[in-house]
Amino acid sequence: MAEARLISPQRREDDSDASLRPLALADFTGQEAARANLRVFIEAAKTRKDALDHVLLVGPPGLGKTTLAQIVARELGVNFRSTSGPVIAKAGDLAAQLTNLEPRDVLFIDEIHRLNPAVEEILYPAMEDFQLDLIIGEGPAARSVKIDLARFTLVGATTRAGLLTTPLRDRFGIPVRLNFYTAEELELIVKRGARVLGVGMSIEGAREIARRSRGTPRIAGRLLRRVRDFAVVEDAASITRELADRALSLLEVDTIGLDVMDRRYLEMVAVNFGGGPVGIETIAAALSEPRDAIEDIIEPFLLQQGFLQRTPRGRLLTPHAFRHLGLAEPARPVAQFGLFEEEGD
Ligand SMILES: Nc1ncnc2c1ncn2[C@@H]1O[C@H](COP(=O)(O)OP(=O)(O)OP(=O)(O)O)[C@@H](O)[C@H]1O
Ligand SMILES: [Mg+2]
Repeated sequence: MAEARLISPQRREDDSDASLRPLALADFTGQEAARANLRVFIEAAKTRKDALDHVLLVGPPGLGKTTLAQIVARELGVNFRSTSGPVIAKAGDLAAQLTNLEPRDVLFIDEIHRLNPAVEEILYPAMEDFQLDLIIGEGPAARSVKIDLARFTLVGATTRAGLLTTPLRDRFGIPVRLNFYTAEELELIVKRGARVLGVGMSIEGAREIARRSRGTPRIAGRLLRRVRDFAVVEDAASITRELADRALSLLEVDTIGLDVMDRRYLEMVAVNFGGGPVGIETIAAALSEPRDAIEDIIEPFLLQQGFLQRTPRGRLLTPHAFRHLGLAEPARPVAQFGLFEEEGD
């Protein structure tokens, strides 16, 4: 599904994330708390001439986890090695990566919640004592060998910290949570992107694109490229609000950045389930989408925007959601709202 969504926060083939990617902490817009923290810890590690403590980056797709991991390595002045949870099939694959690291290098493991348990086992002593415990051979002849590793920094990224095992999560000294960006921050990102792409951009044009980017820099970059294509075809000197609006409406991005999938979700809960509460499994079945994708990609933004609440009895649409959909709200007891944060299923 998400592959086809123009506004999906997930990476797509034609994204060329690299060209718009900031390279230094100073060019990374937003995420003040995360940046301030990282700056201090990076400085301290450099002063001590020691490896930075392990960093766990948590947040929805497209908010800058990979970008920040690369920036950390660059600011530390060390090598950046990168892999991802599902790619590391055997303990030996990870062992090979680890033994190749030089002192203070950054090893980035994307989607770290998808590591296979046998691989995760060998990560524990590697993170804690910079040692590999390998079992060589089988049966009575099996013996364990210890291999010393360089003191390195593991940077893990995940869309959902809740899917990490506790022992793994506990081994990260620097947990960093990324939040959706404000419209002002996205506006700065769009302006910077326009400069990088060499396209004229009015303040109102940047604001319009920012407002419709679903709080997500990756989407801002993607919308910017599409709007630029319109500007090129129309031979416009600069992207005005009117041009941005016209381009984005054709792309079925609504005025607050919701896309087709978001609206399908909201309309389904509103119409088929009277606004809820309805369990996540039921929603997943009704949309024919995997539960994970709904929880990782669609819901975080709807929750953050106040369209949705999670209650012990399931997902519940707020009056705000009904207003945005232009639907009448069913009569419901007010007490359903705001009592609990999480649902049980
Ligand atoms: N703070 C920022 N300022 C400017 N551009 C940003 C910022 N954060 C992210 N971007 C841009 O957004 C795009 C996506 O960022 P990135 O690949 O780092 O996201 P991610 O969190 O790793 O996503 P995923 O979970 O899908 O791996 C990149 O093109 C990057 O340049
Ligand atoms: Mg990434």
